[in-house]
Formats: sequence, C-alpha cells, structure tokens
Amino acid sequence: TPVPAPDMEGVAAALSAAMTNGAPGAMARFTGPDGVQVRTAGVRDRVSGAAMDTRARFRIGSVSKTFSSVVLLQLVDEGRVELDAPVNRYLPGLLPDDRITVRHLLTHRSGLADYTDKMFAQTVPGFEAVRNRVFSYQELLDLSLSEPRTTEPGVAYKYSNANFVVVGMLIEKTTGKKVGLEYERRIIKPLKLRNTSYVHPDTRIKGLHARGYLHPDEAGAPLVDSTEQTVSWAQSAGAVISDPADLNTFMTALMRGRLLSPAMLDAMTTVTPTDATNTRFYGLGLRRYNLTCGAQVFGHTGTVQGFYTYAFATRDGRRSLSAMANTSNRGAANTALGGTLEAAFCGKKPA
Ligand SMILES: C[C@@H](NC(=O)[C@@H](C)NC(=O)CCCC[C@H](NC(=O)C[NH3+])C(=O)[O-])C(=O)O
Repeated sequence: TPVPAPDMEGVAAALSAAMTNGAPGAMARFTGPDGVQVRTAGVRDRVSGAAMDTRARFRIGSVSKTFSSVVLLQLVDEGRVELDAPVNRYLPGLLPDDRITVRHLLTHRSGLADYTDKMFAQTVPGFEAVRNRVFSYQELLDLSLSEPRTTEPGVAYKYSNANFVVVGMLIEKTTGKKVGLEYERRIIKPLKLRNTSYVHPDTRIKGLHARGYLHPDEAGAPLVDSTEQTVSWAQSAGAVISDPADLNTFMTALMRGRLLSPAMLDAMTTVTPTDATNTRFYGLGLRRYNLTCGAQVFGHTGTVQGFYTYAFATRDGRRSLSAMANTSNRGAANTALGGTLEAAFCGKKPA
C-alpha cells in the first residue's frame, strides 16, 4: 500500500521551531521505503559552534523505558516472569501492596509515586544536587514510597519513573545480571547498535556527541550545560545513550518482530488512552500516537536534562523517525520538536 512521502521541509520547519523556542540545535532521521532522509539545525556545541550532526550520540531519557520493557517481555516470553503476577512474588516484600503486578509497572498503573517531581521541583538546583550522585535502585524506590500512592493498582494511568526502576530490579533479580549487560546481550549486540550504550554511573557521553543545555526556571537566566551526569536518578527508566540511526534500527526491529514473539509484541502494542484527546496512548513501556492523517505510530519520548527525544515507527516497521533537540525544561521546544512526527509520517498537507 502506498504511503505518503515524508515532508522533509516540514521536518526542517519543526527543527527550526524547536530552535526558535530555545533549543541550540535539533536533528531528525527518517527511514522509509525510499531510504533514509536526515535534517539538522543549529549546533551540538554552543562553545565550539560545531554543527548538529545526525551521527552524534545523546541521552535518550525515557526511550530507555522501551529498552527495559523489551528485556522484561523477553523474560516473560521465556516463561521466567509472568505479566499478571504480583511484583512481590519475584521481589518478596519489596512493594507495600501485593496487588501491584508486573503489568501495572509496564503500563504506569501501579500507583507508585514519581519521585522526580519533588527531586526536580527546582530545575537547576535539583539537577546540580544529583548530577554526580549514584543511587541504588532501593534508594530511588524508597523516595517513591515516601510519598502517597497515586492510584489503586490497575485503576488509572499515572506516569512514574518508579515503575521502571522496579522493572530494572526485576530484570536484575531474574537474570542475576546488571541491566546494562542484558541490554547488550538482548538488544544492542543482536541489532548491532554500535552507538548505543548503558554506561551508568559514568557521567560521560563518549565519542562524537551533542552537548545538552538545560533552561533554568528563572526567565532570561543563562543555559546550563548539563551534558555530563550519571543519570543515576533514572537508570533503567532513562539512562541509555544512543544516536538517531540506532533508534531507527531499534524501533523498526521491534515493530518487525525481531525482539519479541508475535503474541508479546501484540501485548506490548495493546494500548489504553493516557489523555482525553484520544490521540495519546500507552501500552507496555511503549507510547502510541494517533496522527491527524490516521497514521498510528509506536515508540517513546524522552526528557533528560539537556535533551528532548522522539523515537517512533509504524506498526509494520516500514517507516521510522527519531528526532532530538539538545535542550530541556522548555515545553514549547519539546512540542515544536514533536511536529516532526506529523511531517514525517503524514507527509505534505493537502494544499
Ligand atoms: C517525560 C519523559 N520522561 C522521561 O524521559 C524521564 C526519564 N524524565 C523525567 O521524568 C523528567 C525529569 C525532569 C526533567 C527536567 N525538568 C525539570 O527539572 C522540571 N522542573 C528537564 O526538563 O530537564 C517521557 O516519558 O517522555
């Protein structure tokens, strides 16, 4: 079936809008039946003035949650974890409610509070307080458990990083291996993602990379270079480093069934609405966006200090888009960057 060609001028306009709204630079990489198309804007380094470069690595934030979800769902496929079992069956006594299941974690319906709301209530002080800290999973979970639950288990979607911290704990308990090794064995090596890594708690982005710039809360205050940090406050919820090509490869391989059984991929892409607009949905560690042209794209977004990311693909894996702007704490830049999805997957608007 013919699909619309990507509107790369529209993609370029979205990158430019991200810059107008405070990003030093932005980039997008589309793969489709007619091959690969890239667009870049601005700089990856404000000091050197080096231009944004689609070969540059960056922090993908919560797109990491899809990596963690794939590993856990492979363990479900292997019969080592049951989706509807209580988390406490695998981690006895960990959670204060036996009704919280593995599936509740992957669908953000556990009710576990998101500790980052308080942690980053003041953006730059919060970031400076943790950028060189190393947390244990238990410390992060304790921060969540020190706050009230946000919903009865299973009742409502309430996004929380704590869910994917517990996913990391489940992966390490079940496999006896660190999360980073499981990403390597199950995703990075098989898909040859040469620019994807999990280096926690190292603070560097090695090789050619973009620097990230954090907007302070105070209007007019200078940008903060937030490139080096442990991301220990997120770990299996947000600490993966990648680049546009690897994210295209990952999302298309996932949609083409190279990582999970057909039944598990169907479970992963079975979604429920996350807002009243009925255009945003969540499955198992995976978002679905319904675009205005009727296209439905699956993937994840990411927000980590200095980097906004979108990484999405069509359900058949024939088309994918990854986009990044090297700023954060500036919602208008994130929304502008999101405009790359409509342009790439819906093509030129009819005149
Ligand atoms: C939303 C996004 N989630 C993620 O990527 C996770 C890893 N990031 C967060 O929870 C945001 C942490 C604060 C960012 C900071 N904001 C503040 O400090 C606000 N005071 C910033 O913008 O850099 C997703 O799932 O798409």
